[in-house]
Amino acid sequence: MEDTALQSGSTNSDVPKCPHPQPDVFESEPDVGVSNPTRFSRLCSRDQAERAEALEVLTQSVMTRLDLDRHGLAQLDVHTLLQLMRLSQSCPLPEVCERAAELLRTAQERGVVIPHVLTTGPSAFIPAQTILEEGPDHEVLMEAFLSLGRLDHFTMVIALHPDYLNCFLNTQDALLELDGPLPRPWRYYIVVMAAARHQCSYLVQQYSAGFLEVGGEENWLRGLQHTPPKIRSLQTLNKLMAHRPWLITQQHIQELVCPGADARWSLAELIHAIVLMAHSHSLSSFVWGCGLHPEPEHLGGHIFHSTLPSNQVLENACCPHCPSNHQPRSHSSPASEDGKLEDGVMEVEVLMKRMVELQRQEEWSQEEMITRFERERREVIPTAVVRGAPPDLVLRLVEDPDYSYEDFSVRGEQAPPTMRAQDYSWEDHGFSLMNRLLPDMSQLLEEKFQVACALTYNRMAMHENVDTRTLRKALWNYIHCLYGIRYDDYDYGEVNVLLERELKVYVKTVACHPEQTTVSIYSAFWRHFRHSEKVHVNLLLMEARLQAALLYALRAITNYMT
Ligand SMILES: CC(C)C[C@H](N)C(=O)O
Repeated sequence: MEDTALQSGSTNSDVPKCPHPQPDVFESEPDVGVSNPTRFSRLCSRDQAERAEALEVLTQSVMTRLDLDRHGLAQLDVHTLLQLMRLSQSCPLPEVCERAAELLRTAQERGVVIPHVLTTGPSAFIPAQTILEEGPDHEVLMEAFLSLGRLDHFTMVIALHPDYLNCFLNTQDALLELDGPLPRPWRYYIVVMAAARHQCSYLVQQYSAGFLEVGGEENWLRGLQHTPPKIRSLQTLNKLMAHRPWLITQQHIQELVCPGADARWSLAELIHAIVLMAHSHSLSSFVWGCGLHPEPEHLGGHIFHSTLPSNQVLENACCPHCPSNHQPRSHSSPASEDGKLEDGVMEVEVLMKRMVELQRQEEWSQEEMITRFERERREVIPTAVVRGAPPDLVLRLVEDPDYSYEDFSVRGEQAPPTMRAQDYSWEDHGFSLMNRLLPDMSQLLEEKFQVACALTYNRMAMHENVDTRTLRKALWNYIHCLYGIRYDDYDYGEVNVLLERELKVYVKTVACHPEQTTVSIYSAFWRHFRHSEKVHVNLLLMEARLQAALLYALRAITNYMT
C-alpha cells in the first residue's frame, strides 16, 4: 500500500523540506531538544526524586542478579563471570561495581577460575584516565547506564560529547527498538552484517548479543547461508553502501522492491534497512577510528589462562573511577606521546592563522572550483596497512570480502562519478523522501546531523574562544569529497590549506578503509590537540559518511520512483 501512495506522488515539490538548509549547519547552535522522546531523553528529563528511585530499583535488581551465593559461587558459568567482570570494570554505580569485584574475589578464593581481562580502558588510542578527565560528569554516564543497562566502551568514548551522545542514543533506540517496518531481530542482524563488511568484530559481537536477546535465531550468526533469501538479497546493497555508494542505481532498488522479486522488500522496509546499514558502516568507522578495545566478554577481551599473577586480575577488575584502573600517563594531550611539543604548538598557531586568512577569500571561476575539488579527490593519500584475516565470526557474515573502497587517485584519466550537492542534497531531497517513508527517522537523523555539525567548544588545542567553523566545514566537505560529493559554492582549496597531510591520511583511512586504522596514524595528526577533539573529528566523520551513503541510496530510490 505505502509503495503505491509513494509512487503516485514522487516529485519533491509537495513534500516537507528539511527545516535546516545546508549553508547554516556549521553556524547554528545545536538544538538538542528531542522531537521524539525515547528512553534516554525520558530518563534525562526525570526529576531528582524519580531518578533516585530509578537508581535504587536498578541497583537492587543488579544486586539481586549478582547475589549468586544461593547457587554456589563455584558453579558460576562463563557468561555470568564475564558479566561480573564487565560490571566490576565499567558500572558507574559504585555499589554495584564494588559488589561485583567482591563476588569475583570470593569466587576466586573458592577455586573458580577467573578470566583475565586483557585490556585496560575503553580505547587502545586514548588513555583511560584521559577519558575520565576529559569526559563528562558522572551523571551522563549514569544516565547512559540506566538507559542501556550497561556501559560499553563505545558509549564511554562518545560520552566525551554528551550532547551528541544524547541524540545518538535516541536515534539508535528508534532504529532498533521502536515501531518500524522491520522485525527487531532483522534490524540487529542487518547491523551485524553491515559491521562485518568493515571487519568490525567489536560491533559484530555487540549486536549479535542484541540479536540473540531479541529472539534472533542463533543459526543466522553461523553464516549468511542460514538466513532467509530476503536478508541475503541485501548483500549487494550492503557492499556498495559500505565501499562505493556512488555505484548504487535504481536497478539495485528495483531488484529488491519489484513485485516479481523472490523476496520482495517494501520501500519502507528497504529504507529502514538502508539506514541500519549506513548507521553500522559509520559506527564501524568510529570503532576503528577511536581504537576501541573489545568488551571484556568479547573474543580477545579476556583470557582464562594467563601467566599474570592472580592478584593482578582483581586489581584490573575495578571500576573506571578507581585509581587502580588508570593507565600510567603524564598528559592529557596526545602530543605528549611523541615528545614533539614545540612543533605541535607551532602547527596549531599556523592553523589558526590560516583560518583567519581564509575569511578574506578570493573568488574563483567555476572551472577552477571544479579543478580544486578534483585535486583533493584524486590526491594520493596512502592508506595501505592491511591487517591479518578477520576472525571467523566476522568472515562467515561477509560475501566478497575483498571488495573495497575504490581510490579515485589511481583511476587515471577515467572520470569518476560526482554527485553535485545542488542536484541531490539531504536538505532538499533525501530528507523529504525519508520523511514520507520513515517520518520519525528523518527527524532524528536531521537532528543528529545538526548536532554533529554545530557541535563546538570554541576551542583549538590550548586556545579558547576560537571560531572553528571553517575547520569543521573543511573536514565535512573533505569526507564528502572522498565519496564524490561536490558543493559548487565551496572552495576545496580550503581543505588543502586547513587539513594537514597526516590528518588527511587519518580521515581518509577511517572514512574509507576503517579496518586499516592504526595507533600511529591516530597519533600522527594534531599532536597538540586533546583526545576529545580527535573524537570530535570522528563524530563529524561518522555523520558525513552516513549522510553520503544515504544520499546515494535515496537518490537511487528517487530515480526508481520517477
Ligand atoms: C574538531 C575540533 C577542531 C573542534 C574544536 N575543538 C571545537 O571546539 O570546535
